[in-house]
Order: sequence, then C-alpha cells, then structure tokens
Amino acid sequence: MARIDLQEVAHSYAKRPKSEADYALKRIHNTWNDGGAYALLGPSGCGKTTLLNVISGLVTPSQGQVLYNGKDVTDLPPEKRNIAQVFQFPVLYDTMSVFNNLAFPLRNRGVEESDVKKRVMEVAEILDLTPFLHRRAAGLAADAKQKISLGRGLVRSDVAAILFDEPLTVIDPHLKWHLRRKLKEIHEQLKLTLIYVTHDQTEALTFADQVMVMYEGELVQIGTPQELFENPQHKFVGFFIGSPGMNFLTCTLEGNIARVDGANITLDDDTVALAQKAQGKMEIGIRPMYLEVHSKSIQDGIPAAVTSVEDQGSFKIVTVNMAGYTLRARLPEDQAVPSNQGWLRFPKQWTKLFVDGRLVHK
Ligand SMILES: Nc1ncnc2c1ncn2[C@@H]1O[C@H](COP(=O)(O)OP(=O)(O)OP(=O)(O)O)[C@@H](O)[C@H]1O
Repeated sequence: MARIDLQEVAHSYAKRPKSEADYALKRIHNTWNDGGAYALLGPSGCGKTTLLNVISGLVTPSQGQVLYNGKDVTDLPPEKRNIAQVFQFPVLYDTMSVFNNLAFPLRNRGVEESDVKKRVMEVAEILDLTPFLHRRAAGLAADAKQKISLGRGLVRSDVAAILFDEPLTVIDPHLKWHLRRKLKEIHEQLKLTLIYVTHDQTEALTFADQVMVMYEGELVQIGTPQELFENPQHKFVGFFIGSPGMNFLTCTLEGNIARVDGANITLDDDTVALAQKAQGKMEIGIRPMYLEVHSKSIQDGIPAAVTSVEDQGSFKIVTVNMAGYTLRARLPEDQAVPSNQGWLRFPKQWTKLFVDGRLVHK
C-alpha cells in the first residue's frame, strides 16, 4: 500500500483552457495516507471521477504531480502504478467460475497457486461468496457479480491503493448497507488504502474515516463525518451534509449582531472579531438540529410563522418562515410545536458566519 500525494494538481479537458471555469480540477493539493479509508463525496460533475482517474493514471493532469510513496508517477500509465479499480458496473469474465475470476488478478501476476487459493478463499469468505466459488459468473445476479468485481479489487495485497467509483450503484438498496459494512470490515482487517467515490452522503459517512468533499473542481473540506457536520468550512458542506441541510440567511454585521432583514441574531465574540476584516457576502448558517423553536415568547426570541410539521418517527422537521426565509428545525419527537406563531432562538455556539461561502474561523 502507498501514501499518495497530489501536488498542485489541476486538470482541464479543454485544449486551450481560457478561464478557471474550463478546469474540471482547479487546484488539488493533498495527501492520502497509507492504510486510510477515504470517501470522495460531491455532486454530479464536481470532478470526482477525474480526480480518481488522475490518481490511477487514466488521466494525466494538465498541471501538477502525483507521487506514490514520494516517487513521481505523473506520467506512468495505470498498469505501471499497481492500482486496483472497481467501477460502477461489474467487470468480470462471464464464462469463468467465481473462483477463477477472483484468482485472475493474482495468477496474472505469477502468484504461487497455494497463495492464490488462500487469498481467494479469504476474500470470498469476507464477501459471502464461498458457496458460489464453483459456479459460473454468467448465471449470477447483478449484485453477486458486483461482489465479484469488489473481490477482484480486494484480492491483491500488493496494490498501492484500491479505487472505487460508485461501486454500489447497481446494488439493491437493502444490500447496499450490508456491502458498505463489509467494505469497512475489510478495511479494518486488511489495512488497505481505499478511495471511494460517491455522491451519496450516507455511503460516504458510514464507510470512511476521512471524507473529502468536492465542489466545482475543488476539495472544499476534508474531515471526519462529525467535523463535517459540526464545523462545515464551506457553505456547500453545510448544505450537502445532513438532512435537511444547514439553514442560511444573508446578513449584515453591526457590532456582535447579525441583522437579517430587521431580525437581530447575536454572534459569539470570536466570530465577530474575525469577521471585522472579512469582505464579501455575509451569511449566517445554522443546522436544523440546533435551531430552537419555542411556543412562547422568550428573551432574544425572533417571531416566526410555523408553516409545516413533518413527523419522521423519532424526530420532527418543522418548517418556519422568518424574515422572508424558509428555515427548517429538527426537534425531538416529544417537544410541543406551536401551531401557528413560534419564536426562534439561534444558540451562539451553533450560529456560524460565512463570507462568500467560506466559514469565518481561526
Ligand atoms: N472526457 C471528458 N471530456 C470533456 N469533459 C469531461 C470529460 N470527462 C469529464 N468531463 C467534464 O469534467 C467535469 C467533471 O466531471 P467528472 O466526471 O470528473 O465529475 P463527477 O463528479 O465524477 O461526476 P459524476 O458523479 O456525474 O460521475 C464535468 O464538467 C464533465 O462534464
């Protein structure tokens, strides 16, 4: 396994890029540690596959270097990089048995037959493929075939990293959860460097130790699922992670007060001190679970109209209208919700300030 460094990597598919908008990857400078489980998360078209292909060698970046364990591999093709890749759709030999499919990447590299058997059995066991080992791949269902593809990616222990590009797309929803758990287990057992591309936050958050969030060709935040939830560094992370996403309101600053169309929201002193130098569009952001909704007027409470209440079982999502903004609050199941008029409170420690989409922080 390897540590992978991307140094000032940028990529444009255009022959003569004219502006930043022509770049699928704008500037990526980061390290993927040996043995880490990473998820690359972002919306369609943000550059995830391009980044994965830069790492594997399918795409040579227009600028910058790719290093494996400190060695520059930027110009090496995929077959010289010793990478395993698992794609959205199964890649396997239909006419071969499941065993021979799993053994193929090892035999191809001249691994001793006794070691081939040992490793294939190990991987088949992890993926619950043991009962199918002597069946031909052709007769199996789509999800079993994709498990074989995963197995072909996992079977070699000498690879620098295993790259997964949305590997669970063809899998039934109820099996997805099971396979995600399996991948996590495999990572814990085999200590492989895994990079997993997805646009599904649940998939990313259950699989990875570190989630890398991409937006418009940039890595906008790298962190644990908890860090991304509690401290989104970019408006997009606030909006994309969590369900529903963060609430945002445009504001102006007056002292330590954020003014939102006549409503006053108090910010914490550190944020205010840092914001003095900031210039640009100011917005406050608060997660639905931290926005308080009260039935009676409270000190510093801001009047709001309750427009709907959705019961989600263990919690409820309350939609309110405040100063022309539609906001969502996530309340415990047993909390009473005002039927019409309510009062909102924005706890200081959970009310974040963003300038031009980026969090104001130390
Ligand atoms: N071969 C190509 N030629 C030209 N433009 C491309 C090519 N591949 C990707 N792009 C463009 O580069 C940008 C990033 O695409 P990429 O496929 O890397 O995004 P993605 O995040 O993987 O999207 P998805 O989740 O839909 O697969 C998009 O604007 C896309 O249209």
